[in-house]
Amino acid sequence: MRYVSTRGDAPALDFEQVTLAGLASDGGLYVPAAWSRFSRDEITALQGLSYVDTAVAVMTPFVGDALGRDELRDLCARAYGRFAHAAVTPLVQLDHDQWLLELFHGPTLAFKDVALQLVGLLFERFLKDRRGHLTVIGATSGDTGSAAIDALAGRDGVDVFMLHPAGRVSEVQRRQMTTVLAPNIHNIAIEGDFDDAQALVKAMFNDPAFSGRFALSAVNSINWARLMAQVVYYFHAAVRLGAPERGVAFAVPTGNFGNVFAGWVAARMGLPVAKLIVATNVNDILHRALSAGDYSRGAVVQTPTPSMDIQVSSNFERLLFELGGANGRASAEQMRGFEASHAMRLTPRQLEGAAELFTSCRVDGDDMSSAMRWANERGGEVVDPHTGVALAAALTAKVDAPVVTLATAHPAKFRDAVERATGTRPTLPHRLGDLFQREERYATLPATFEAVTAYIAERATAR
Ligand SMILES: Cc1ncc(COP(=O)(O)O)c(C=O)c1O
Ligand SMILES: N[C@@H](CCOP(=O)(O)O)C(=O)O
Repeated sequence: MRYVSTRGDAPALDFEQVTLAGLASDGGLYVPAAWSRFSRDEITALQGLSYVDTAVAVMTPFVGDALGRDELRDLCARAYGRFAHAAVTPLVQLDHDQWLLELFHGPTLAFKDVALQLVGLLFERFLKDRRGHLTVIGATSGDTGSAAIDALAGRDGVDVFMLHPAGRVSEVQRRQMTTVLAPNIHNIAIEGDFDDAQALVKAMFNDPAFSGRFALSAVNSINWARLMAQVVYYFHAAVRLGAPERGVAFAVPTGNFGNVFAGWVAARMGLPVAKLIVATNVNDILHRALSAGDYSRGAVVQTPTPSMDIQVSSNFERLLFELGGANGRASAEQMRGFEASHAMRLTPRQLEGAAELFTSCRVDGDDMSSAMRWANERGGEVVDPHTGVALAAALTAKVDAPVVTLATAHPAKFRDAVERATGTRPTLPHRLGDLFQREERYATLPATFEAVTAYIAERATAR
């Protein structure tokens, strides 16, 4: 399998290279040069498989010959063996046609573990052959950071520099990152918002002087391997609900567009996805883009769903590329225009193409809280606010299929917001019980390229 950049000017890479590279050298994102398609029989054959076996079947076409099937299976078994639920991603029925897909049973209590536990093992495996060293730089609004840190803490040959927006993540999220004191983990609170952090990460990749000194890699969903691992749970959930005989819709709490783009990939591979419901909070750039073609950046507003307080959704570029034609030029020009002016319009072809699968919904705090209470009244289900945003969208969507809401975080990660909305204060799982007693370590820096690169350069291992 070869991977090409959405901007068309970077070399095509294989799976190992694309996993280690993260972002393309022309500023674009890597996507498969061609999509594998599963036949109905192949989808039927997934029924009854364990999560690990489903993962192997779904990911094999993307991994190609970078790993043998047994080796891939072994890595998946190790990654998903760390989950606290035997089903890895259990489905819970809320109502006749409403389901929750619980993606938060991994070590750091958010859906990011599903991909990052595997990505950590892939880094280790690919670095072993090369005897190389990686400098991972990431931006987080709270969950990617803790998942990446858990997956990479103490691993040989990898340093992690994780940027989070100071004061804009929940206390549990911050402590999950900053109490990991392994020498290869470096937490940086930047004085800005998540978009500033993400822009700094991309600027570091795009700066030849900096990226030439260090072997940079990414753990955000700009890294293809992250998305690939997230495609698996769409298949696993849909076949449990009757695919391929019946279609299934998914409601996805959306920020960086990675999770829902993984759903698009599943559909592109042949899974009968009835609809992908993109649920945003009031930071609604994606809702405006999908409903009116207006992809223009506003100021980031702080909400009870901090992980979705994002106005620049990295993976939207992948969708524009796929909808805009095979030569990549449409999306490359659009993205460069957006980077310069912070605004762009979707072409009519992109808007119509997106509408075939996507619908979108902007959910405010009141609707989120009502949806959280609704779930609570259904068998006492306590959902986190991000899940509440998606559930609110699911409850109003007009689709003729079961709707699966992706439950992206454990409610205890956002216990103040959950308590405000539902009156119930969730408790942290036992293994995190002493989180508030642990020592924290992090640096606080201005959100400038100079300050952040100087800090990293002093601590990172040069090529
Ligand atoms: C709990 C939670 N829900 C939803 C999202 C949004 O997902 P995505 O950025 O893949 O759109 C995030 C952040 O990525 C998150 O941490
Ligand atoms: N909500 C995310 C933001 C980064 O998203 P990613 O999926 O691109 O890593 C977070 O929790 O950090």
